[in-house]
Amino acid sequence: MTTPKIVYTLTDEAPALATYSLLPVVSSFTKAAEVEVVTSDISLAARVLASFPEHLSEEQRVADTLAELGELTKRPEANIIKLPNISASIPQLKACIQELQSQGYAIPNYVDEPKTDEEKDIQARYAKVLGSAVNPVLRQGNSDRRAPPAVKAYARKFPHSMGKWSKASRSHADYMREGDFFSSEQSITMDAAGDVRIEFVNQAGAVEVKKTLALQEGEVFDSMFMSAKALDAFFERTLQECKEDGVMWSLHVKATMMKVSHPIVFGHAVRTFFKEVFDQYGDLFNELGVNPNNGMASVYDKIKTLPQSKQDEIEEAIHACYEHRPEMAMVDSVKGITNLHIPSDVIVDASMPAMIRTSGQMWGRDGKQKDVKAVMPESTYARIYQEMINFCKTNGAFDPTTCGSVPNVGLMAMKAEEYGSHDKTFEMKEDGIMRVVKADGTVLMQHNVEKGDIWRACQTKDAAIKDWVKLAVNRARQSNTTAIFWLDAERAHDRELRKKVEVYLQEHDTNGLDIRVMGYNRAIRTSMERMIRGKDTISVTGNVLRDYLTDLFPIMELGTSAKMLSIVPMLAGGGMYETGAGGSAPKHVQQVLQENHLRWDSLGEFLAIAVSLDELGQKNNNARARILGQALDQATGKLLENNKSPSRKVGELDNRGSHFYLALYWAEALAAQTEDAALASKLKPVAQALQENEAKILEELSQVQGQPADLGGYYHLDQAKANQVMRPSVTLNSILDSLK
Ligand SMILES: NC(=O)C1=CN([C@@H]2O[C@H](COP(=O)(O)OP(=O)(O)OC[C@H]3O[C@@H](n4cnc5c(N)ncnc54)[C@H](OP(=O)(O)O)[C@@H]3O)[C@@H](O)[C@H]2O)C=CC1
Ligand SMILES: O=C(O)CCC(=O)C(=O)O
Ligand SMILES: [Mg+2]
Repeated sequence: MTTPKIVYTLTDEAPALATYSLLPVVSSFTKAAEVEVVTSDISLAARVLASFPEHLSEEQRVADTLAELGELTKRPEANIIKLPNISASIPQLKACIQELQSQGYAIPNYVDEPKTDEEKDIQARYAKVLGSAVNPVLRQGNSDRRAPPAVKAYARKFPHSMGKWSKASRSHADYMREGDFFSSEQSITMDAAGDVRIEFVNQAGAVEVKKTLALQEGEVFDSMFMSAKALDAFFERTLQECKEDGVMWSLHVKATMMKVSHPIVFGHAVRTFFKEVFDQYGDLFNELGVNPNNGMASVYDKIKTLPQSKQDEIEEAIHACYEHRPEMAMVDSVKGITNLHIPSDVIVDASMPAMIRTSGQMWGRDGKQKDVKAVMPESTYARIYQEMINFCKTNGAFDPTTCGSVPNVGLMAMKAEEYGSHDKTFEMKEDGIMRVVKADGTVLMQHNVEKGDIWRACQTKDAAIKDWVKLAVNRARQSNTTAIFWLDAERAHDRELRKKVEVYLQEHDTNGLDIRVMGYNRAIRTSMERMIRGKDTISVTGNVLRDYLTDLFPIMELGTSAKMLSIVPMLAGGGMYETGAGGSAPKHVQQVLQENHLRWDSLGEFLAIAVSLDELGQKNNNARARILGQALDQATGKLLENNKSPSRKVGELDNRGSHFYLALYWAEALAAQTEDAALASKLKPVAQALQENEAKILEELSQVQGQPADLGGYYHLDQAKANQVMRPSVTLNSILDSLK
């Protein structure tokens, strides 16, 4: 048998930077307890490099670590700590490729419109790296995300700021009333395993098989489409209304995770907002290869090859659009980056809670906060945000010092629901019928579609649903908390799930538990009403709501979803411990580059490592691993109590300083425990050295702040430079080295 290991992932942006500082601490402590921690680089850059071995020299080649990790998830010994990673949009992927090329990696350019077989091969390889490409591979289980009691206590003691809500606020969510996925959704449950074909029948009756799938018994299969005409009309209506009412316009989609359908939706918004520009220059843009799905950045990028006078003319036409359109929310008002610049800048799960936390406002062109229409075409989920907005208008902002918690149990395993639909999503090239047909020719579902419509199918496996119900019952029991299944009787898919939930709940002892099933609006209202009375309510939801709610509620309760404990108990018996429930915080990297201050809070990592150690200890009868995990939890508690989390401002304690305190408190807790005397005596001198050198270490850490930092790259950092930046205290480094 191989030695049990913890796999620690290396990712991108702020969490990757934080790892340069945190991992040496973790490795020193785990080494002292003979627990092995290995790393696995699944960063965007590493995944790009792994896709083109034949373009690289022997030394430059990297293994396909994501595929290896994916294999590991299918084994019971899997113990993976997964940090957030970039889910790249095409503009980000292109930037990463360019950076790697500039560093001497001869990888091919991204091909927008592949023609030759070679180009098609290149595009297919990049398509595997694009968007949310890591999480679906690794998440071989359902999701359990919650705020541990120590974190909740911290939020009560040191509440984050919450923008006040005015009853007169004009902010609201707006969504399609017809023609969207919600209105057309159809769903079936397979009574026996069998093949189905997804077919397109054109108006002449010719049948094209788009895809064949082998479905399992009990699998839920959905199909739905969004009408392109209805989408354009919807965008136009929202723009007109904003113009008339003087409310700012903003768009919130998830182009990263819904990597096929949402960039298309985003493209429609770009084309509608800048209608005159696309009407006038459409042919030229086609020639240049402008793709509105990549945002206005694509226009600015592609017109660079034109003579200056033509560029000026186009830019003037763009400006003319701004004149007659409503004000648009800005991503960066100083640099003039709008909501429609790049599809990955505004991601709905993070952007909507940020808006609600900020009095329901976003930033305008003048850098001032303003009321806003939050446009979210898919009505299925947009309505929950409208409920919360209404709730805040009536009851005021949530109060972190008194409010209860809404943890989540999410149906995520086996690429459940919409987040697994990318290979079954099609943009229609002509009018006709999309249908799902059984091998024997029976038509299971069908839709009349028009050119440009977006049609998609989703799969949800019975095994995943069964495990999700079990997890919900277990969580309700363990935490003695009311649980609500968010299943909407109006939705075809949810009606299928409701039937299964009723059956599977019978398989568990639910005696004494409060488990309810509700539609989304009632579920969120009930949860919020309980929340303001200090009561906790587990939300048991599908995959998209899992994603949305695990940013939405934590951001109200804790100020950020980075403080969540995020566990994926895998179907095969292993465990993945995600760190936080949010992303990779690109803004934080900008701050490091400008003033060498990293405000990334690694609390999610601390929580994940403790659970991972505990799990490793339990499974392998390794008492030391458990002691390490328990001591780490104590250290984290003390860190919160003493408020040693990173501050947002340069010159104050940052991520590196916070890691110093973690090391100090962890060493103290290990030195003080009595279960393992040898471990205690090993850590005693370390605790002492860290205590004695506190001032010196803090000084060494703060000295470097205030100047720009050089990391040698953005996507692919220079190891030596990043180490230099993230480990500036020689005193701390040498104390940690003494443990090895
Ligand atoms: N699990 C995963 O792999 C996930 C990956 N992503 C990916 O991350 C990238 C960025 O996504 P985005 O939607 O901007 O969301 P982020 O969560 O990265 O950023 C939103 C904001 O959250 C705050 N934040 C997040 N994490 C922390 C932390 N540890 N400490 C302090 N503050 C934190 C920051 O707010 P402030 O500036 O106010 O301090 C940040 O600007 C995308 O590529 C996205 O696809 C997104 C979600 C999950
Ligand atoms: O995979 C991604 O792109 C983001 C994942 C995410 O937002 C989440 O699971 O909360
Ligand atoms: Mg999310």
